[in-house]
Amino acid sequence: MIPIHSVTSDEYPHSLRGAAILANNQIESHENRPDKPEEACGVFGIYAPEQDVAKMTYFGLYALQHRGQESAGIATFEGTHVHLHKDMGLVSQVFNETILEELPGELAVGHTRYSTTGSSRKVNAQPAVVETRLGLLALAHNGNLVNTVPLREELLKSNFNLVTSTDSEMIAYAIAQEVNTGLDWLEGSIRAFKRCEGAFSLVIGTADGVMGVRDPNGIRPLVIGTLDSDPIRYVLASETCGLDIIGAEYLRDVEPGELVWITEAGLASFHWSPQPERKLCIFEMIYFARPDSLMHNETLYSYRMRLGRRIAKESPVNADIVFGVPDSGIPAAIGFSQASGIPYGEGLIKNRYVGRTFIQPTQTMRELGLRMKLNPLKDVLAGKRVIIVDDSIVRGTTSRKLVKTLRESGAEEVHMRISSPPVTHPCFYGIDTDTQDQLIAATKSVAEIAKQLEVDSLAYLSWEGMLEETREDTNSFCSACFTGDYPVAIPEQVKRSKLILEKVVV
Ligand SMILES: O=P(O)(O)OC[C@H]1O[C@H](OP(=O)(O)OP(=O)(O)O)[C@H](O)[C@@H]1O
Ligand SMILES: NC(=O)CC[C@H](N)C(=O)O
Ligand code: SF4
Ligand SMILES: [Mg+2]
Repeated sequence: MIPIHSVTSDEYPHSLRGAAILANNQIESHENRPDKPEEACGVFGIYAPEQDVAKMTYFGLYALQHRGQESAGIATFEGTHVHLHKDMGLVSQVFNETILEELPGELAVGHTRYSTTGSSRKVNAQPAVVETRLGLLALAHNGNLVNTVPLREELLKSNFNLVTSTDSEMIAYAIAQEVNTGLDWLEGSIRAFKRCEGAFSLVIGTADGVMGVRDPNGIRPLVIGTLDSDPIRYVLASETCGLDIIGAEYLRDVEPGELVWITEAGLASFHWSPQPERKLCIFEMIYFARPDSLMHNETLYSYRMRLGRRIAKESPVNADIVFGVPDSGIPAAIGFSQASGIPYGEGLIKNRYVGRTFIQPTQTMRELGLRMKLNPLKDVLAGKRVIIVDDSIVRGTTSRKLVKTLRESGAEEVHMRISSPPVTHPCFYGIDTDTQDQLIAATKSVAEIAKQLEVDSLAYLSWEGMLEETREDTNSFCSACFTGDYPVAIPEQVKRSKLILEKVVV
């Protein structure tokens, strides 16, 4: 038995996420789902024996907090010994000085998680730690697999103890299954990744080194950074903001279908997928990732400003002031103002102590949450024709409440501009935008939505505009939640958990 020391007393987590398949192969119900696009998870990894790897990981996770606020965890490897601490809550609530001091090691793996099913339990926190022939591995996953049913069956054949399990844990067990046949870490892991379908950006710790992996479509991001050290040490993070916070320099992205293996010898790269095809989640660029993170060598702030400029040209309107819905609508609102010449102002003040996903699942809590989060500047709004810009409308709760608030504050006209197209389809790849029946644009036309929101005008950015403004190959993105064109096929059983299979108005 290889020693594992857990600061918490949890055994390895067990539960399925997203399009979750329970032990009896039933799709897990999604009650208690918040009405927001929930953030994907954040992953972090570091190999740096000379550094306090637990503290570095703590800071990395701190910067990635916007990607998951349900639970957080860090696993460090001290030789073959694993130290693990994970719990429910924000990174700052889960860790303190004392706990971090109890996590020594040469390398570390960290995770921040937002659950996508009803169960929100400590045992589901990551990293997932699994024992193999070669020792323990600790796995942190961002994304969702879509082939959990067959994968689970294959794993059960090897007598793995899958009572209930996250898809993330299934990847860890698949690696164990392959390694246990006599393969080494790399061969075994690659064999396991080839059995996984869907979205997976992974950071995996072993006693020998840290792996960074992306699925063949690179749906979720993962970047590599270097520390200013001799020898050069490498860091992995979901976004570049996770590198900035520890002073690491952005080197490059882990490529779709690539595995990087970071050890004492440095960084080695393996392209394990025969047919990688880049399909980065466009929603990461529009909303999920932090605006100060780099994608395609520019900040997302710049991209989002361009989206605002584009919609100002596509759907102009006269008004006295333009402002964004804090936080994510602000860069596009600035872009809108620049392109239209309409002054940019602030019409809403955000309580900075209320997080992104503070808003709760019940309607009462949602409304309270919104009131706590955003407060109107009445004297700025009174008698004005206002343009309000947001990055997206998902269920429409934010917009509905805001328009009402703006009218009550004396706004004379309210025009809404959205810097992405209507969200008509659910996501199966690790961002829980909701079931299709809850998506306002899945069942209503833009005119009907405008009427329901009680705005004087409403316009969404065109799909072409959203993609062209990336200044990248427009085929290199997943935009399935706007089109229903899923880059990785969704099995029928999983589809039924979220899609209205009858015709919907789009
Ligand atoms: O139509 P809805 O279902 O209301 O969802 C859309 C809203 O949710 C997100 O904001 P959120 O408050 O989560 O985060 P932010 O502070 O980063 O904008 C997004 O930016 C929209 O404002
Ligand atoms: N949103 C995510 O990336 C989720 C990761 C993983 N599928 C889990 O539920 O734990
Ligand atoms: S369906 Fe939408 S949210 Fe999901 S990966 Fe594709 S673009 Fe992103
Ligand atoms: Mg918002």
